[in-house]
Amino acid sequence: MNYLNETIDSLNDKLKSGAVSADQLAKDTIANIKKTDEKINAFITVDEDAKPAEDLDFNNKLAGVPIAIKDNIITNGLKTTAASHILYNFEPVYESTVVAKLKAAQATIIGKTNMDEFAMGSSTETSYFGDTKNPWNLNKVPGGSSGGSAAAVASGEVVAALGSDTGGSIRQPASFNGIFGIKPTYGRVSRWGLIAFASSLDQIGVMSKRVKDSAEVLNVIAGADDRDATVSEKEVPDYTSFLDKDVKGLRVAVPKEYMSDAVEEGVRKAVEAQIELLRANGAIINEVSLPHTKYVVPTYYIIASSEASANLERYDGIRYGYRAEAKNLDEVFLKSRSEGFGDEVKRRIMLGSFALSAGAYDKFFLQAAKVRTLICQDFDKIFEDNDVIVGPVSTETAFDLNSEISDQIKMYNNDILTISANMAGIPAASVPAGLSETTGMPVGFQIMAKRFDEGHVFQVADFIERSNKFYEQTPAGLED
Ligand SMILES: NC(=O)C[C@H](N)C(=O)O
Repeated sequence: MNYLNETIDSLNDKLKSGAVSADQLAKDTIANIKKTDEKINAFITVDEDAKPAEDLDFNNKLAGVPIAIKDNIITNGLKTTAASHILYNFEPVYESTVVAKLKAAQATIIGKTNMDEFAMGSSTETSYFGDTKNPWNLNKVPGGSSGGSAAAVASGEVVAALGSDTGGSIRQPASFNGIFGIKPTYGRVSRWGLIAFASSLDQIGVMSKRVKDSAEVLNVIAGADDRDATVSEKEVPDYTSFLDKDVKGLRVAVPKEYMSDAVEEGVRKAVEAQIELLRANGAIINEVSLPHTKYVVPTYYIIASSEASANLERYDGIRYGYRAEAKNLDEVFLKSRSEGFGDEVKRRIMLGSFALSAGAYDKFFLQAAKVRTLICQDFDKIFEDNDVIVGPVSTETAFDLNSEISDQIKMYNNDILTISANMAGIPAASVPAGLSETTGMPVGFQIMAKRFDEGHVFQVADFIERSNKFYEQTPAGLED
């Protein structure tokens, strides 16, 4: 079964009418993943025994629908590695809240997708389990860190997948693969069972080819959870109620810093075309400024690495995961961590430990925390007179495999347009804007809104999807 021309609604119809059984759907999905993954390596683990829930109730839109999960989200009894050697054999004995909610809605969990190790990266090239390839061009990266989820959706292996986004990890791969991806408001979706990278920034979200599919999955996974005190008790609206609307009178802010010369021409043109589309349909376009944009990359990498250095202390070779051969206890810690973590993870642990150390704390961590407040204030100010902020997701389209991974500064700078939404905790999405005239690869259009205003994000994304119909295009890299 390939999902390129399916939606959750079309699958629900087929299952309801008996045109296909949920058992058969799971089997066909696994067979297709195995075939497609020979080319793209989107999955770390496929659950060969995946079975639909019993007594399916097709009033649940997700009943019997196979869904893929990023491999940093805990799945009870199904290997969860965060794409790291240090967790290469880790089989959790509990369930993450999002997966428990998907199972309660009777979705079939089909497997775990590839990613950058512990979500640290923007190309899925830091995975211990090999690179994922971009279905639009197999010589290009799928982006990251949720590159496996994005490639799985873009190639039609699944209709929807969960990802996580700390500094752009859902939106950037969604943009590189020509699909939709949404990072909800910080506190909208429980992080219980998400393997922590930077706890004040991490958020679980959804990736799918079509906007409505993500709205339907978010309906299921959002909402309060006793196990995560950072999740809001706010009622979860029906996100599909924001679809099929026009954009007349909508106040749309375009930050001038997001349309600078640093943005590749093909990306800028595709993004400008969507802005013109909104204008032509009655939206009010306002040029605005996010003056602290030039500080977001260093601020993010100090905060995220500091939190990571503390969160990753738990991997000690004793309790779970990889344990190196050693002569004494000190050596167990030292060798397990040295051999278990990859270079990028070690780099961030060292950077973060330094930023938190006695002599450096005030100058780095504290300073970064203060700048973060200024970044948040930039957004609050714009949202006083605007409903959404739009612009590109990334300064470029998917780049060649092995072309940027050894240049950390370049890799980090690539995140400049996505990181701020995490620092401000606001919802943000990427919706396809077409193919770049210069590279022929997909371009993503970013939409951000106030905290807990996913509604406006869905409204604009759905409007753009209906207008440019990018979903009619199929990824060229998979043709034989
Ligand atoms: N995790 C993310 O959201 C991706 C970001 N590029 C990082 O490496 O931190």
